[in-house]
Amino acid sequence: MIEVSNLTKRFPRHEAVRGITFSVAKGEIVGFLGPNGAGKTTTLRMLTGYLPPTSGSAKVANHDIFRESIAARRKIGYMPENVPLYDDMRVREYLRFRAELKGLSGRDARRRVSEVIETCGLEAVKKKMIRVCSKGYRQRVGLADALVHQPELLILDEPTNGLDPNQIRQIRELIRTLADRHTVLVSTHILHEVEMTCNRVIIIDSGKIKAQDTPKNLVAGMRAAGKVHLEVAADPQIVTAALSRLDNVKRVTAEPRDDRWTHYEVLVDSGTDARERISNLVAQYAWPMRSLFRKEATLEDVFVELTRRD
Ligand SMILES: Nc1ncnc2c1ncn2[C@@H]1O[C@H](COP(=O)(O)OP(=O)(O)OP(=O)(O)O)[C@@H](O)[C@H]1O
Repeated sequence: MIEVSNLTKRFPRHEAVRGITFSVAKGEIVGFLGPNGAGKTTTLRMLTGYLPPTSGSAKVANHDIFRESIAARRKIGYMPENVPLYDDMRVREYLRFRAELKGLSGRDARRRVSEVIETCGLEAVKKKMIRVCSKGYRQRVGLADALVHQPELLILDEPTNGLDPNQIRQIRELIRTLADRHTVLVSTHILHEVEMTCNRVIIIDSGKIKAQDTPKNLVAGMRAAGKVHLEVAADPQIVTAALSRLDNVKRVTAEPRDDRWTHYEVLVDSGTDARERISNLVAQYAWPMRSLFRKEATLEDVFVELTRRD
């Protein structure tokens, strides 16, 4: 559905996207992740034909997005980062206007507008002025707009940006239901969401692709995968030194807790479980301990590992 090859965008003073190559198959939901300024929006704007690339190529549904721009754009529903809406139009009127701009007319336009109003849960606000709609509803209007011409591919740039947790959940559910019938490329900062909705993840940083795989494989392939957490009441310096000497322990971080307790985060090599050795160590010194558990690495750990600057 999407084929990107060696795509580059150079602005006068900055190379925002540096020769990226990736593809998205029909029916996939792919999360496009990266820190602020990584080049996500620039890439999505090139894919949707709003920004010409400096070099490289991109195809959507086998149409070159630059040479056959109109044919390619017909296949795409794009929801930009800050959905530009006409505040002085009513929701239904706006969607009707957008449908007509996208080539629908008469009965077809009316039918599709009614359908997307239903799909996106806009029934309650369809006659309201966009100006008075909450941020959550405005995002849904943006999504309804992206869907109105029944595109095969949905490209969503931070669709949950600025929403409260309830609204985030609602939009997430909506995207999940859309995925039954569409291929989706979605950029977001909310990694937990990606783990729940996406089959595959592309991580971009400083304009380059750092990783692309399923969330599960990315987490499994992390160098330092596991973390063990424990709370012990003893001299933190002694405890830290003793923990650090154990096999497979990469790093120990201590943080004071209430009263005499200290919380330790122990980073261990991937595929190892240090809990038994830690518990033996604690028993050997007879340190009081009130918790010991292992936390599996998450996509957030992978993201931080691949994109941190320190
Ligand atoms: N029109 C432009 N002219 C010059 N530089 C630009 C332009 N658009 C983007 N940039 C720069 O390109 C880099 C990538 O920006 P982009 O908006 O693609 O990042 P992003 O990954 O979408 O970030 P965010 O998560 O903050 O939205 C940034 O350093 C940005 O300042």
